[in-house]
Amino acid sequence: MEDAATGIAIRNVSHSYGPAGHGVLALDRISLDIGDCEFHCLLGPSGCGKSTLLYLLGGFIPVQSGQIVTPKGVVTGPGPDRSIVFQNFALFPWKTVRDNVLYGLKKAGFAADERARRAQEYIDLVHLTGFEDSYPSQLSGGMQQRAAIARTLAVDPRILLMDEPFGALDAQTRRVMQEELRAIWRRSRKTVVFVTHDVQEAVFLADRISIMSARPGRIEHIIDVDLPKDRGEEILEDSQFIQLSEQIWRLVREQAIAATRGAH
Ligand SMILES: Nc1ncnc2c1ncn2[C@@H]1O[C@H](COP(=O)(O)OP(=O)(O)OP(=O)(O)O)[C@@H](O)[C@H]1O
Repeated sequence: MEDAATGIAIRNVSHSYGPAGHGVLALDRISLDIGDCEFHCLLGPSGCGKSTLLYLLGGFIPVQSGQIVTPKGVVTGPGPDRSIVFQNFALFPWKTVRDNVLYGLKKAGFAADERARRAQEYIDLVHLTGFEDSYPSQLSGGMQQRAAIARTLAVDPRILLMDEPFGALDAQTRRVMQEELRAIWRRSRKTVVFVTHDVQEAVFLADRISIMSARPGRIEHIIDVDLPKDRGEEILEDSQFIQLSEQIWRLVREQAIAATRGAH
């Protein structure tokens, strides 16, 4: 097997929780290649192992069988090349926006003068200019998530892992954040793996979408999202967007029905 990949190479990865031999099989021989700078969404029924796969990519839980390879080599644990954004923002409530971003930079080993410059650059990028000295509790949910994204992007990870990052936001804010994320991704050119339950969100954001089966999670379908690279709200009315969303919705629904029937 190779010891470096251009994007992310997931090779025959299985994962069980609980005691060996008696545990719950969460992922079953997942193989998937994600291209460099690709925006890849993972969709699938609840409990199919989307978060597990993301945590394995991040190195937050050890790979039990199979192999995950990135440009930095075989994943054996967390690394500065891979960062994660969670649904619940994960900001320090006692630190200001600036200090939250600076914390990430300090932890990643950036020099002091570089830290201040980068913190401001990424606060500006997510449109939080003017809120540098605000505490998370003084910000709306969307602003908190933008601060969390700034903290994650500032350390310039090559791979950005996102676990339903907009799941806690209201529909309107969520829509704005999707547009902003896609625009930021277009500028910053990173490989993104994004977990969501929301078919429209996946089609709006992704270059490709993996649809997973009910547990134990397998990759059932990989769909190319052949839509313009620059996407704004108008794309929601595009017939190709609507058709693709419906097609994917049907495929996800099949898996969700299989999950409720315990067919796997
Ligand atoms: N720490 C754990 N111990 C035991 N079982 C776990 C643990 N974490 C997850 N599981 C089980 O593994 C399976 C996959 O969980 P995971 O959270 O990865 O799924 P998911 O697709 O992200 O779910 P959801 O869409 O509901 O967030 C689930 O059946 C879950 O109950």
